[in-house]
Amino acid sequence: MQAKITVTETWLRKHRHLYDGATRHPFIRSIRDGNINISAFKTWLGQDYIFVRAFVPFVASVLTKAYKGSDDGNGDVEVILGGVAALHDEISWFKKEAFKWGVQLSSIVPQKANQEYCRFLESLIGPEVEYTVAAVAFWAIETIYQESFAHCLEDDSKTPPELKETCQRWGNESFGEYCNSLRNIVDRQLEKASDDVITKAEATLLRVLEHEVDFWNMSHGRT
Ligand SMILES: Cc1ncc(CN)c(N)n1
Repeated sequence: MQAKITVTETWLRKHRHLYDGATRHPFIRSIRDGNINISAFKTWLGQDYIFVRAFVPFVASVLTKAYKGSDDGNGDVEVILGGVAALHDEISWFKKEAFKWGVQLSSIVPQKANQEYCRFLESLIGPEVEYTVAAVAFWAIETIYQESFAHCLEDDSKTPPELKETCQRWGNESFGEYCNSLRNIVDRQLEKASDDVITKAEATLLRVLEHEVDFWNMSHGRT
């Protein structure tokens, strides 16, 4: 018997070009090929620290929506809570890494692409945004980083040794499993969602992909 094609699978096939644009961006390719410009890396580091701080209240809002809106017994709350805990570690890691690279986090000003992305996250926090829609954004945001950085760890990659730890942070297998759990949550929600919510959720996925590309462009000095 053939496995049923999930909604996320349909979307990833339909939007493959945009998805690959986000997960195989020239910034990521430059890490993988070993010719990353270190000042671009430092820009990314400082800007991403600001992004992650704004990501925390968004993820907390997804957690609240999961508590209120998902069926009992599926474990959504535990999976998302794991994400919140990982963000705590992530913030400490950014501080440590910034110190290592001589990046002054207190003086970083968010660039336009980052401001717009953070504003987009804020727009998804309110109770009028359905759990399914917010969960799709959450899944996509985490998965794009997972796939991007895992690409830099493949056997034939020439990632500089000093950037391996960064790539491991998101490219490791257990982060991959966590992203799969988020995807299962999303597909379960989408199975029972109305057409209206499915349409909104797909549009949200596209917005995330665009923001991620803009974020890499910004880091790469293309804005
Ligand atoms: C821009 C961006 N996108 C995703 C992630 C993964 N949490 C991140 N840290 N920054």
